[in-house]
Amino acid sequence: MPTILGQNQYGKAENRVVKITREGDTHHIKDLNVSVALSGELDEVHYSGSNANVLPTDTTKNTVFAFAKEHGIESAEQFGILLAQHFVDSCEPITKARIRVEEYDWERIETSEANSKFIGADDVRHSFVRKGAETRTAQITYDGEGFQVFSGLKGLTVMNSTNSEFWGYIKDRYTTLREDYDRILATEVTSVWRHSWDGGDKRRPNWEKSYQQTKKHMLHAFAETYSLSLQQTLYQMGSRVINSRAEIDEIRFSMPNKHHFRVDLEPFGIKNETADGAVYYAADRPYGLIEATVLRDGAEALIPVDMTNL
Ligand SMILES: O=c1[nH]c(=O)c2[nH]c(=O)[nH]c2[nH]1
Repeated sequence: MPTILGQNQYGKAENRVVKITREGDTHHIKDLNVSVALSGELDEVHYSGSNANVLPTDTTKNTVFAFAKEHGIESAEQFGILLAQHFVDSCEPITKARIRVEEYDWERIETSEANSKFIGADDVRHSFVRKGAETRTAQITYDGEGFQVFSGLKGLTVMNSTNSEFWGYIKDRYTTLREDYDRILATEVTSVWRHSWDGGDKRRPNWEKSYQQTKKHMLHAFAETYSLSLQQTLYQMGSRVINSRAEIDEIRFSMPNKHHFRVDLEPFGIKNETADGAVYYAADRPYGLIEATVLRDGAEALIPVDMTNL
């Protein structure tokens, strides 16, 4: 044989597993990206195509989701240890397993202005913002006479682990989507808002305070809206900003629906019910893309439809 096989490994990479744990109305998230790489007595599959020693990568993926439900995700390390041990101990030809984990951290959106130690009845306990600052944006134009100031943000990722439904939509011969009465709602907000100040007599806004408050109203409206669609949530976020911030006349959003599909674990005899705290598959594409402008009544729509170059 003129060639020989060198190092080899295989497995399912980037399993996006999200585990919601419910403690009454208080929810907790673990959000991981888990990659499995197995090696062992795998010469034959390369040389002759015999799959006799191959545990399918599809099975390694299912194991990740099933383990998340059965054992929970205590930590990235503990979850990785469980998986690595499982593959090597339960599958004879597999002699080595490498589990790589990326963990995405989420912070609670605190909706109560009061000391968060005293959780009020209307405090939301299922709304999260992904850690890591969003990117703040601004575009200023001046034509010698007046200014136009757009402020904005992108990369603000938020999630509600309940209080979201989607049903009652059009159904045609191509519809397969099942109506959902308790789903995860997650999106990465891109938004641009226009200040009414144009350099004239109006008071110049305090840009820092205006940004912080706008973001706060956006987050609170996201957390507090019981959502029947992402479109409805978007409109609530926009109106909250317009109604709370006198200096802003127009706001536009571009919000991808970051789908989280509840994993079917029935084939493994595991129930994955929402009410018990379920395991979800975070899909990255395709995604629904919901975009709209919210205006103060009587204001002109001046923010471009396509905000990518702002
Ligand atoms: O909030 C949603 N709005 C939609 O328009 C839509 N379409 C879809 O398939 N899922 C969803 N969710």
